[in-house]
Amino acid sequence: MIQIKKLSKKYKTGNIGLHPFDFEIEKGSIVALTGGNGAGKSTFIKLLTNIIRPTTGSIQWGVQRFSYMPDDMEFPTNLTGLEAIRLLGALRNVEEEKCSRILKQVGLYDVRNQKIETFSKGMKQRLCFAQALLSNEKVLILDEPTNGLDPYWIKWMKTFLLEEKRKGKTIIFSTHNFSFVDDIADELLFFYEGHVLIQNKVNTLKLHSSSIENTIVSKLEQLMQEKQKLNSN
Ligand SMILES: Nc1ncnc2c1ncn2[C@@H]1O[C@H](COP(=O)(O)OP(=O)(O)OP(=O)(O)O)[C@@H](O)[C@H]1O
Repeated sequence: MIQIKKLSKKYKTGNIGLHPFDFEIEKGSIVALTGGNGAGKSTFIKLLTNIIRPTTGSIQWGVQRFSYMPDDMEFPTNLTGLEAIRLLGALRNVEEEKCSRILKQVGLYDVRNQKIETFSKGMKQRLCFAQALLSNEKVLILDEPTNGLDPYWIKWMKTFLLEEKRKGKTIIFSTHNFSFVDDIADELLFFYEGHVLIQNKVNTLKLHSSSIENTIVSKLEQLMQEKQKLNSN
């Protein structure tokens, strides 16, 4: 279990990334982080992955290590897909055979000798997912993993992540893709201007609405109307 207590982040610029909140992530669950642009999802992921330090609060890990897929990974573009994965694999003591197996899983083995600069956005995204799979940790943290993926690879990723959950992994991901949340997440956090406004089981949310997307969109509409009212007063 990962316990989050009074966690908040105020950036040096004065921007609030996150207001204090508490949360418990159950071992073996899939947690979806949702919310509009600038809502606080990446801030939360950067706090979880220790890229930035919290202003208040703490994250207590039952386990120490995680695999991480950032949303803005820059690969050296003059390397081929295979060279990049082998290089990252070598840094993590991963055998070359496993690097090739992972490239096969993400559908990049046939283009392994192509330079990354020739890769499409979806291919780069799958390469980024591949590097996260190199270190087979019990917690998988993914920042917008479906960005740029076509429907085939989105479906593939759903199946893959459900299989990882079945093996006992805990998965935390941010997304703007609600079918992804609907189909695989157990728990949902909804961020708005740095506040966590919804923190609930996906099945419970589904009882009250036809879809998760409808729940979130009506919440956002309500918030926008309240904001407009405040601004006009
Ligand atoms: N390095 C930074 N310095 C200052 N403010 C920041 C920094 N990073 C994020 N913020 C601010 O923190 C708030 C939350 O941003 P964050 O990147 O966490 O949002 P997000 O939910 O991931 O958005 P998106 O869906 O657009 O990726 C925003 O107001 C943003 O401007």
